[in-house]
Amino acid sequence: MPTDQLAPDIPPDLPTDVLAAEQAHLAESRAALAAMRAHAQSLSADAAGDWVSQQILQSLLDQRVAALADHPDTPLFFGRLDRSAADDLPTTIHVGRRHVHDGDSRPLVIDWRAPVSRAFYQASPADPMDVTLRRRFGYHGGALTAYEDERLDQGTEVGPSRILTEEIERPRTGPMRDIVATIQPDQDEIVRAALTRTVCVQGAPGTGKTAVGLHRAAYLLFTHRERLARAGVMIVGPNRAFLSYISSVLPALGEVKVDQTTVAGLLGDHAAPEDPAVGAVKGDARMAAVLKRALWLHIVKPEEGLVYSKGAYRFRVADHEVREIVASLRGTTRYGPGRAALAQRLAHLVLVRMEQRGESPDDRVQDAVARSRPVKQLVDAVWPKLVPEQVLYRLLADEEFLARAARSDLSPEERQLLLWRKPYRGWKSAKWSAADAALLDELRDLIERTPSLGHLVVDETQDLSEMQLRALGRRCRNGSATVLGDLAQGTTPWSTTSWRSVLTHLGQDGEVTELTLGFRVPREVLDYAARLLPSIAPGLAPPRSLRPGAGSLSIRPAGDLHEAVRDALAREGSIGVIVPDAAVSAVSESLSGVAHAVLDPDSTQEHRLLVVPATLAKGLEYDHVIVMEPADIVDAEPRGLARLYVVLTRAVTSLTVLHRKPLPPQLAP
Ligand SMILES: Nc1ncnc2c1ncn2[C@@H]1O[C@H](COP(=O)(O)OP(=O)(O)OP(=O)(O)O)[C@@H](O)[C@H]1O
Repeated sequence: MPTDQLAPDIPPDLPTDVLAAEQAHLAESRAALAAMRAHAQSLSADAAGDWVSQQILQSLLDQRVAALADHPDTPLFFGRLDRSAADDLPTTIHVGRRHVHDGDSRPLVIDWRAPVSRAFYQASPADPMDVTLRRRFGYHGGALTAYEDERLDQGTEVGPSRILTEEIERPRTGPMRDIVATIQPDQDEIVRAALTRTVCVQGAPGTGKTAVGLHRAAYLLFTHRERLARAGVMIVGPNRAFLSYISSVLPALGEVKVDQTTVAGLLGDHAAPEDPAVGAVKGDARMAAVLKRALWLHIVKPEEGLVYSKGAYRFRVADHEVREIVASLRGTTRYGPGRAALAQRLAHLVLVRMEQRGESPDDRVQDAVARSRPVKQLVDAVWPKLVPEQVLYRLLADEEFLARAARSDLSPEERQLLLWRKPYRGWKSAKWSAADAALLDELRDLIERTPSLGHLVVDETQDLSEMQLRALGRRCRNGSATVLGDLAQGTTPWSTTSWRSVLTHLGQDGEVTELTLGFRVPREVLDYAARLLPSIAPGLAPPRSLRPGAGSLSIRPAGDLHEAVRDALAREGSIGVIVPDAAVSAVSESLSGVAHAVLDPDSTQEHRLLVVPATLAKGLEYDHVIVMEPADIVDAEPRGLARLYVVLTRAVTSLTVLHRKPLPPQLAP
């Protein structure tokens, strides 16, 4: 399509008043979006035949109207490409969060996820991808106030984008925002990876892993709308405070139907306290074989046959025949369907006996026999109905049973660790730990198949146990995954040291890629935190930061919290006072004269000044971070140094470290 048809007010040879022309295009696009919304509102669900169809159609129409909302603070487009490609696509396109077209179906804004928009993120002077000009727009409030051009056809490298720099430098307030306007080429490669590919991203703090995972979900939903609407896409994050922090990114990109949850939300919110050493054994993938044996050990060798009475007749199935059926089903089906199959196979033999006697029973008779009392009794005795809790209870309470199920997979010491010191009275009153939740999920899947989603995005994956990875893996076994994490930020006793092994336990044949450029943490702060790396993840290269941030680090021995808070409040942006978990209430009390909130797992962190327990800081960021007493953060848990690394890398603008105790040697001056 020629340029003048696409945007008559922007001739291809830039007008003198470029800004005014682009502002006019924005106004035209806004009006067109309003018309699209008005049209959607005018559609009626009455056309649908029955009441139920009307309700469904109405809800679809409502969704469509909501998706067409124009948020005045969110720019409708943020970029423009002038193209020289000899294809049938427009030569000038404006790239934005969604498609907008006018009454004649002329595209005014093209979705950032459309294939033609790819060049906006990927084109460079070395490979212009048929783009002659790339323009980035700057906004203030909702108004288009600036633009920046790169002539890609002239083969010269351009300097850093001021608009990108401003976006990265902007103070953080409230929840995480989307990054569609400034996705970087290496991030874009991951975002646009094919649905069939599982991608595993290792990235230092602030390299945009979370942002990339969310944008990949949005991209896949756009590109495979129907398939994924059916199969589903899910985001799994470390805790609810984190989910709340990321919760508005996908809706801002028009994607409202993505489940965002935690591993606990997915597997069951069990949290009985447990010794980490016990949790580590329970999280080990060797438990899978133990659980499988434990379940199948419940099948009892049939000693008796079946007698089915009908009128004056008795139909018999001999004990050896029952044994043969059980043996043939064992190991070839899941436990639950195996029970149903046993009933059907027994009923079938009864039917054969009926036929031998000259009857001609049909399928309905077979079903009735399968449901009859003698068949049910036999099946219950031989192949008992079980729930996961029953099996796990027996395993953790019964030493002899555990030994039979574990065989040589677990050492005697490991078996001792697994057994409850004080067993519960029964499986219904048992209190389960977080590690048990993954074991119960494994058993559930051995009994009935877990349905698979179309795509799973897993954040902070380095913290998951092998058994938790297996649980997530079965939820994407017919789909793919985006696996995000940082080996240096592993804080659980079972944190992984290898992405290959993560992919193996997830059951995905994926590729590992790395993001290396940090967008959050100022260089000075990142270099300081990276002094911990040789101790916590020796194989990893030190991270690099895009942000110089001179003067961003302040280490204050015997420094005063009130003074640090006062300094931070005098500046723009959010403030996180990150403290050892045990000190949260004391610190909050000592700040009683200053308006603040304490971050808890369920909070929406709306307050500008937050006291943050160290164990909840993962994945979050604040403009100004004040870290209190690093030595206590390190001492509080086995992987305390990694926790400290996480905590020190939450700052966007400034990091102040207050300490009375000596700093860990790696951080000593
Ligand atoms: N291309 C980009 N343009 C602008 N901002 C970006 C870009 N990539 C990332 N950011 C910003 O950098 C910050 C860090 O991103 P994000 O939280 O996704 O990093 P992460 O790798 O998940 O960090 P961590 O491992 O510490 O949790 C966020 O504020 C995000 O919006």
